[in-house]
Amino acid sequence: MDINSRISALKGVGEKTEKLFDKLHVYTIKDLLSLYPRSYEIYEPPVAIREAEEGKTVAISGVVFGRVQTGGSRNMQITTIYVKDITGTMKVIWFRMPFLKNTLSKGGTIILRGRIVRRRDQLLMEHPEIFYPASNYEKKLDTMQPVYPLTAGLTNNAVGKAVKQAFTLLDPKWDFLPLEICERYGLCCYADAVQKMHFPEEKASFYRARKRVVFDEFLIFILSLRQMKAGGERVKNHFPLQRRPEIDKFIDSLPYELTNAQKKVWEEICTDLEEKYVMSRLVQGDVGSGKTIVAVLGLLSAALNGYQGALMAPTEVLARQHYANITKMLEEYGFQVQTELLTGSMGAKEKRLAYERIESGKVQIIIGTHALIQEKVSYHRLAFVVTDEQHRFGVRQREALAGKGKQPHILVMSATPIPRTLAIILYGDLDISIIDELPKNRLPIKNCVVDTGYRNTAYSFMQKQIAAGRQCYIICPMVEESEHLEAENVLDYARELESVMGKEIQIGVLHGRMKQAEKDSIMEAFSKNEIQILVSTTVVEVGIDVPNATVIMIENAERFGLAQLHQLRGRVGRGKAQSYCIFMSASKTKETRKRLDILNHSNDGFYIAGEDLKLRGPGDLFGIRQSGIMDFKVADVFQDAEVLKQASEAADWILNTSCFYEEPKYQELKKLLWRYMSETMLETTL
Ligand SMILES: Nc1ncnc2c1ncn2[C@@H]1O[C@H](COP(=O)(O)OP(=O)(O)OP(=O)(O)O)[C@@H](O)[C@H]1O
Repeated sequence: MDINSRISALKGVGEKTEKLFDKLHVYTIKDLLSLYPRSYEIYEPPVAIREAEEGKTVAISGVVFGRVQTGGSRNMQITTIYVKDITGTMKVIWFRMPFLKNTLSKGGTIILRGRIVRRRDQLLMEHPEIFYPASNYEKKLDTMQPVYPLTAGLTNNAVGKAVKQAFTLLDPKWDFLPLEICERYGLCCYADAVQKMHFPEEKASFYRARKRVVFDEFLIFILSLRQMKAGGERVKNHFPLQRRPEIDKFIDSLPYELTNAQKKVWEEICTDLEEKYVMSRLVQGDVGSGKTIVAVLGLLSAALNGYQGALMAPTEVLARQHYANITKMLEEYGFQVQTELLTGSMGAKEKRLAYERIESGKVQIIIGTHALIQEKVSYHRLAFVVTDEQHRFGVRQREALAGKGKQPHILVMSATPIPRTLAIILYGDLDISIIDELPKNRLPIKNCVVDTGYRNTAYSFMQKQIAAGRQCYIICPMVEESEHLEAENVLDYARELESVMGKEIQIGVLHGRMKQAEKDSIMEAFSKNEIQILVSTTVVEVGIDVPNATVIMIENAERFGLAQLHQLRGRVGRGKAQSYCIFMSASKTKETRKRLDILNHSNDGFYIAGEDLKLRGPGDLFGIRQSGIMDFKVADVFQDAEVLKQASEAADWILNTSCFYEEPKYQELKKLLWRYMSETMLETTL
């Protein structure tokens, strides 16, 4: 048995557990070793009850005061106690654990560790871990316990045990980075990093381990980008697309004038398309800056030159929106260009017909989701490819779509505000264009941060906006009620809202669990103003464009990341009318206030990303990735910007100062790199 053996080689991992690990994409012992914790439980000394802050997970030490109460319904028994120390009393509840009554009734000091939440304006501790006698807590004090990503049936304990077994197979001397690189960048060795990522002794050792893992992730990614660039050299432009006078006329006919930034970016694209080499370009622009029209011009250019263009959107809702808007726009202008939609939820027959039209070249502009890169699709003459919101797709999918044609031109759209220096490293294979200006007719969105007491005022405000012909979004974090989370849910919310708003106002509901056809009809009705208020989860987060919507109210705003709130807010302020964003939050914690304040005072994505980073600081690095860009497992592009720069420098150093292909010291690194590349490139051959 070694680290390449199947996970079932470990003691205690039978067929059933192996299947559960499969679900987490853990097949070998090596995979298990890189199943890093999602976060860590840090067992800090108990705090005084008076100091226990909302939203934090803390330990408190005290005695049970009064009787242990059990109540609730049969399905949902609730055990309640009050714990007292010299500073105050805290209500504590557990769900479905009536058997706790015995332990809790014994008397003496008890330590409880759990999350402090606010319910009906009262702070309480929910579902804590119990340490009785209190001396049991000492064993855990100041340790960091891993919290693994799990699947139903697999416990945190089971994963931890398996990981500990796997450690015994780890050769402490094996490393794929030569010592000189570790020394140069202050990195610990591989085996140490793996062990401390799973079971850090204290914060400092965790930081060291994490830095190494982040460095590795970036290094391999950057090396693979450089290899792709070097291996492919610059690809010849098989589809030189001429500038067509019809496109200039089309631009002149648009209901608005392109901004200077849009004109500049379009000019850069036109120049690329005529060049000797194929285009690979990233267009970066804040929410609502008008990236779509630039993509449409590119698709049109391919079609008018006798080729095909394809646009791949990250969600079905968005693909359908783009399809409807683009088709309408082209028809209204009178272009003889045929469009096609291709998404996963289409029926087999519908798909087959679409495939035929795509293959025969009857359609020139194809819009869809991942379905565009399915095996069965063959294109007639695919010359231009747009992928929307790059961070939703890895390099792999982008390449897969590109692989469908004879190296078509590629345009990647992104609303993620990455500073240019980092973008150059991360999108090393792409040239970068930036739309750094919003359309002139826009009024800045007016923001406010309010508590739930303001809700009725907000509703009246919405009614006034609707009376003036406008529409509104209300965003809730959840689809339906959950016993563990007190947060607004779309279904109950919409029901209650109906009684407040009256029959005149149509309310629609949108969430990820709905069937595609239902989602489509709701989105269509909203875009036609047949629905005035859309109560939705974050499914509307990216790209949805209904310029007539002028109000967005985000319930439980504290539950969302700043970048996500900024994207959500971007659903309004897309037309001429004044728009408003209401951040609703019952949370009174200082952190929430500070975070929401950043959004309250700025509508600028770059500024928000920067401030967010300052606020978070190193304390937030416990395995939680904030930005989710580009599918790194542990690394976070924003937080780990410095390590990213170091890895980029190291990649240059490795490739330039030595003979990477021949030197034995890079043997292991090369193996890893080829494996990574073959995995990420797998779909290219589809
Ligand atoms: N120059 C312009 N002047 C006025 N309106 C414009 C201009 N360019 C685009 N628009 C309009 O602005 C709205 C937002 O544009 P678009 O959907 O392209 O934004 P985006 O950059 O893709 O944003 P997101 O990242 O949110 O998807 C659309 O309704 C579009 O028609």
